[in-house]
Amino acid sequence: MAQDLVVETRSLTKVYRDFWGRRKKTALNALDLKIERGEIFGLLGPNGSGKTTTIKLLLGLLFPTSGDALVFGEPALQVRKNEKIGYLPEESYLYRFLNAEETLDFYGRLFNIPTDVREERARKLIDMVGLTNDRKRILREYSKGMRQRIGLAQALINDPELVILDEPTSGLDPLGTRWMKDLIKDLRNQGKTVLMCSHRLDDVQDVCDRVAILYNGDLQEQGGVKELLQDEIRLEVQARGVRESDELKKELAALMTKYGGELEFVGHPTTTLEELFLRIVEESKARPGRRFLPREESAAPANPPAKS
Ligand SMILES: Nc1ncnc2c1ncn2[C@@H]1O[C@H](COP(=O)(O)OP(=O)(O)OP(=O)(O)O)[C@@H](O)[C@H]1O
Repeated sequence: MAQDLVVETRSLTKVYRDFWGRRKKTALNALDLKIERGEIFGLLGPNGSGKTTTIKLLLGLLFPTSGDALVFGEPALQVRKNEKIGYLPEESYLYRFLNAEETLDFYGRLFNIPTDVREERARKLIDMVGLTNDRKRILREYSKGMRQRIGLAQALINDPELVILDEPTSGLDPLGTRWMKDLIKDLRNQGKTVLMCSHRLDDVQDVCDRVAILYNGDLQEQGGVKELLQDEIRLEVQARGVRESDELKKELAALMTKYGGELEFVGHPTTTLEELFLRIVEESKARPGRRFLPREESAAPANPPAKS
């Protein structure tokens, strides 16, 4: 296994058997996966396509039917390697009667982290996930978004090299989602490797360097997000300070024809709903009492007339 590969699977196959040991379901079929150190890798696929099975095999929680799963170059069944892994499962499994500090202390003890390091790390993580003011509240009182935040802190208590996140943005509002995505990118900047599963494809597109798409246990596609999404047929040109006009369109059309192409579209690019939402929230914070007034829509025309 090459030095920079954190995860490698070779023909990894899992067949679930029924109570009598009869073959029941091929959840994963000869999966070949390579995840490099320092990348954010997205594992995608519809319900039942084999994502959780893959994660469980990597964590050594399941025996493969055939094939190999290596993590840090060691067989996934070696429990010792899990000390370098942080895991945020999709469903919350945290003790509901512990508060945030007690939760991190509990998991820190499981990793045998010395008391002073444990306390310092817990304090920093609680601060990082924005729960400092709620650190003494028991988790039963936490909202879904808050549970997701403390779950992430728990996944990072052992300062892992590989972080596995199952649906990390589930239950988070757009602000929380942006925060989580920035944090995932931050983990990569710290040199950590992230493997995430998500059904929220826009989130995956925003943060992942590479993705693999599973369908019914078979790997359908694997590659860099930019490369996979790039439209090779079309060329995009963006300009600022120019007004849209028939004359401009005519000249652009002639130019494209000259170079053997065809002009398809001249217009204004749109931003994302996430960007709009975050901007409105920021503006609302800065201007308490701000309200939408119907006339605001027409007060700021998309194409303000040029000054003469
Ligand atoms: N313990 C089990 N026994 C039998 N079949 C199982 C078992 N666990 C999972 N399966 C089956 O294996 C297939 C893959 O399941 P898996 O949980 O890996 O999918 P997934 O991609 O994680 O789905 P989701 O997006 O719903 O979480 C499914 O058909 C599922 O029903």
